[in-house]
Amino acid sequence: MRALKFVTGNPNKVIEVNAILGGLIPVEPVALDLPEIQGSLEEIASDKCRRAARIINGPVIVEDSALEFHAMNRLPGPYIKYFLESLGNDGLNKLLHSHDDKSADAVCTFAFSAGPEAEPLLFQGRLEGKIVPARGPPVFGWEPIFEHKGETLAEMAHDKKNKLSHRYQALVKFQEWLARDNNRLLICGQE
Ligand SMILES: O=c1[nH]c(=O)c2ncn([C@@H]3O[C@H](COP(=O)(O)OP(=O)(O)OP(=O)(O)O)[C@@H](O)[C@H]3O)c2[nH]1
Ligand SMILES: [Mg+2]
Repeated sequence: MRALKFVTGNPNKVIEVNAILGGLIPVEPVALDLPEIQGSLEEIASDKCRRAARIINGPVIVEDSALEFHAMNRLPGPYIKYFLESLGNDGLNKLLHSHDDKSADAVCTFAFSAGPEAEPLLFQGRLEGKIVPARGPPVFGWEPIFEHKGETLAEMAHDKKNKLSHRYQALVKFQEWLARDNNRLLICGQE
């Protein structure tokens, strides 16, 4: 079976995508940190996917993750990477000090393109939570400060995160699409 290329500069995403898809389709990471435009979650993921499809010249997936603070009109949103790099998890907490509403959504937008001429298809997942002082090992991004039902994602067992996360919910939709109309066969060929 042909592997589906996943263009990302983030090795943690590759680990989770493989764990969630569980071998349903083989995924081959391509380690490239693509430029990202400013815009909506959908515009950013679509543009990143078009760039990836031109480079790969064939079927490809990319993913863009956002962290939306409700009290801040959903910012930092898709710009969370730069906020995290500049402010750290402590600084992200401080952004909400003067707000009572600490609620936040983690959003994952996968984009699939069949090739350079094809328009990307989007699959989005969303996890509700709230921003709290950091708890748990700081392995992946903002996980220590994103609490979902009493546990931060950093405290949560990987198996559990991978069955409820924003990334999981997006990939459920992608798997549903793969199962329709022989799409998986078209992308990956015969077993
Ligand atoms: O704690 C986390 N749990 C997650 O589940 C998660 N998913 C993404 N992120 C972080 O959020 C930013 C997204 O930016 P992003 O989507 O542009 O990713 P990226 O630039 O690292 O890779 P890519 O764009 O090459 O795929 C980056 O700082 C990622 O590290 C996460 N942090
Ligand atoms: Mg990125």
